Amino acid sequence: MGGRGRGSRSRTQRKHFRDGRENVWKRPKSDSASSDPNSNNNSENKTHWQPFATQNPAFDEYYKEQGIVTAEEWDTFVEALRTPLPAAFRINSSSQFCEDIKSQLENDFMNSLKAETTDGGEVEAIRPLPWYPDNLAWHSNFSRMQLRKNQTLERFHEFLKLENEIGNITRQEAVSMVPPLFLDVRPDHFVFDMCAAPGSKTFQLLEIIYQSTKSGSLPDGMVMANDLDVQRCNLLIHQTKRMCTANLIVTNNEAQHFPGCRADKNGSKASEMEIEPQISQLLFDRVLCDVPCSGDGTLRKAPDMWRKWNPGMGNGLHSLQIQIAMRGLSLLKVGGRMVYSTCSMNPVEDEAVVAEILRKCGGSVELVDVSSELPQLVRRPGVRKWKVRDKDLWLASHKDVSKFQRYHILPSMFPSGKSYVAPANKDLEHENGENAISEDEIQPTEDASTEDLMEEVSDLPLERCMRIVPHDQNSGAFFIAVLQKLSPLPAIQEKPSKKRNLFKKNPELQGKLLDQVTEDNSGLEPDSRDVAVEKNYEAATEADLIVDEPDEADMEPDPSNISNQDSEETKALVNGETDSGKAVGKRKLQLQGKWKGVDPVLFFKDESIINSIKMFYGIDESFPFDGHLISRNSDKNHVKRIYYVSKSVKDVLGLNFRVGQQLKIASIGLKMFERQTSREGTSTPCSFRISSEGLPVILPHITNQILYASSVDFKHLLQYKAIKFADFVDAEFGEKASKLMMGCCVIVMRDSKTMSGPTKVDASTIAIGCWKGRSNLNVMVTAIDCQELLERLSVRMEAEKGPSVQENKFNVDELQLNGASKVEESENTQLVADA
Ligand SMILES: C[S@@+](CC[C@H](N)C(=O)[O-])C[C@H]1O[C@@H](n2cnc3c(N)ncnc32)[C@H](O)[C@@H]1O
Repeated sequence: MGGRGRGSRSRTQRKHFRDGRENVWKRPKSDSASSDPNSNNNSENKTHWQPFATQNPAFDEYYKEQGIVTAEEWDTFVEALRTPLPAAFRINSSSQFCEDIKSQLENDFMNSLKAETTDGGEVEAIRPLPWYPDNLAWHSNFSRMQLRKNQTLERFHEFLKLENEIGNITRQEAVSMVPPLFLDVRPDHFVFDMCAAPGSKTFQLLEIIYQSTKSGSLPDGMVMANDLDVQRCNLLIHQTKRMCTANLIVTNNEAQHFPGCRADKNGSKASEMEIEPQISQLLFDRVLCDVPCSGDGTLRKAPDMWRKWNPGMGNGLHSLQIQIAMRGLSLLKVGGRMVYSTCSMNPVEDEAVVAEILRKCGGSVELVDVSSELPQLVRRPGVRKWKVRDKDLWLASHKDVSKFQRYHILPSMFPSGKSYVAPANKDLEHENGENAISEDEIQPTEDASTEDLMEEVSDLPLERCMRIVPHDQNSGAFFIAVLQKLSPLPAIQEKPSKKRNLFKKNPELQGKLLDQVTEDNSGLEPDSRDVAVEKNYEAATEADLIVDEPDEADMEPDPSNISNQDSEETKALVNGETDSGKAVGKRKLQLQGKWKGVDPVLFFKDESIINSIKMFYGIDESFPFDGHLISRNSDKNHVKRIYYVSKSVKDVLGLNFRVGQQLKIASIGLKMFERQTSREGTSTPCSFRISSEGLPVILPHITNQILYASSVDFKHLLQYKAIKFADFVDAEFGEKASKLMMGCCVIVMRDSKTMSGPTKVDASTIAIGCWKGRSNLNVMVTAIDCQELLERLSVRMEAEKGPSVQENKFNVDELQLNGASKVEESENTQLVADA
């Protein structure tokens, strides 16, 4: 099994993936130097930008044969692939500025960018994507390069950058927005995003979960976003932080081995948990299976791929893609939907994978016909016939595969999925000579010969799959299949000889697998035969995979890969995980080592701190704290951040404790409170301030330390960051501010609705966290957030154009007259910097 271990394969995949995503329409320096054998002047080469060669004969030969586009449209197809991809972006529907941004695009940028339209036969410079609901997604007629280089586009580019950073928009390839739309997600759904980094689809899923949720309340559903790659997981955390959500868990597990998390009814409660878990098994209503792939659908964005592309890339990922998809289906509730997607056009990674999972699931999973959904999205039906290429050979059927190719060219890669194992080759399959041909393997009547190339056609309804090609709507390429689980999955065919063979060499592994199977069955409902079958299936799947990948050493994470977030807490805790109960002791012992170096996830229960927070901010009892607060540090004297989780996330976490912390949690919940570290901070009655991310959630429940400022004073605060009490335009506000308790406070902007005193906080409420010092108020919001708020407020005022605008309009002179500009260096510079 050397070289096929878990670690080596994962590392190769990661490298391949990273390589595959490198940027873009610029040739690397080393490349340009080496491409010119006559050149001995490196510096000269560095100054000359050269576009990538956008052709690859192997690519042409492969795709001409696959028939995903007709011979007549071939030239248009490749021409589109050679043209840089226009930028697209999505407005965050749960942002409080969603409508403002939409209107800015429609009324300002659509007009001001008109003169810039020439490329790709497009009429408008920017336009909403017709198939995306509510004009929330936009196509721009400019590539990323044009946006960066073109002076006249500077304002638009700055707008995109700022709003993207804040989280009001997400820059995302148009076709990549499609899979979540076909998932039919509702706000109460538990959604699993199996391969989620860098997280643009996770963000989209969260937006959908939040749709129609009232401000100040949290949706009932949640998203579990997972990725194997630690660095990419950090990107995912960074991306989704912009969403400020308490309904997200980010995990760092292998998707194909993702834990089933079934609570054992008889097991004692984990010591960490006095909280009874509300769910006993982790199953999802929706699964997004956006698997690692060769990525040739992104050629327009990553033209370096022209040079790298070869058919082996897709062949090499096929097996993993099936394993991940099967795991996704086993974690899907009966009645639930899973979307399988790739950004590859290759049928071996697309239709062949879908066909194989349909065969494995034997009627328990249906490929859904979604042709009536999103009718304005131009797509093509999936193909039912294709060929497999191995190096220089075309293979139409597994019959054509020589015995030397059988390790990497699998029956499932072909349209029929049939295996033809000639008796002479059996010993190749199983060294010990045991007969291990599974039931679906068919003995050929005669040996396959090259003249015998019979074109195979799948008998499955693969035309229900969708392929988006670049020249249909000036986009990238994508493949999408929608699957519905109709009943529990059938038991998988085991491969006893293979396992027995391995067990002979490794008896410990056999013990482990048996433990695994026993454990997987121990939580079964005694009267549920179907569920038992499903669990056998799942256990077998895991077992198969372990047999395939026994490299246990690689299960230890590399300490250098520890997430940056909370790293100081991590270091203190590497050896201090809390125990979660004897009932799961054995498994726990095995698993503990796995998550070494990852911050523990603990329910935060320090009553004295919780009470001080409640008292200081006057948080009413309607806001649930119990079981919703999390820390990543078991030493309660050193907890720096307290995170808030929704009820759904709390339930999953409760279950995870009960099953011995099988989930490797990289990030969870919303940062709600942060410990004050400055000198002044430690002298306040409450040592925790409210973080900007957490403020919108807790805002409706705060009754102390909250003041309403006029829009003029509010904007002055954003502009100057610190204002003396005496310098506020509204002297009464300054007086009230001076009477607040020292420490964190919340300033809400009064608008026409809140002019006459506090009213109910709603989605339109604008508020910021401040620090009440000895003589002034200091803003505790990052510079970029201040900039964004000022920008939004001024755009709003421009749009309103009423008499009140003049009255409220931000006026620096007025501020200077009032002396605010002379505010001395903040007493709490450190606090502001912390924020
Ligand atoms: C196509 S990308 C996902 C893109 C993502 N869904 C998005 O929209 O931003 C595939 C991801 O799978 C991850 N990956 C590769 N092998 C994996 C595995 N065995 N388990 C989980 N994730 C894996 C890669 O790190 C990569 O981030």
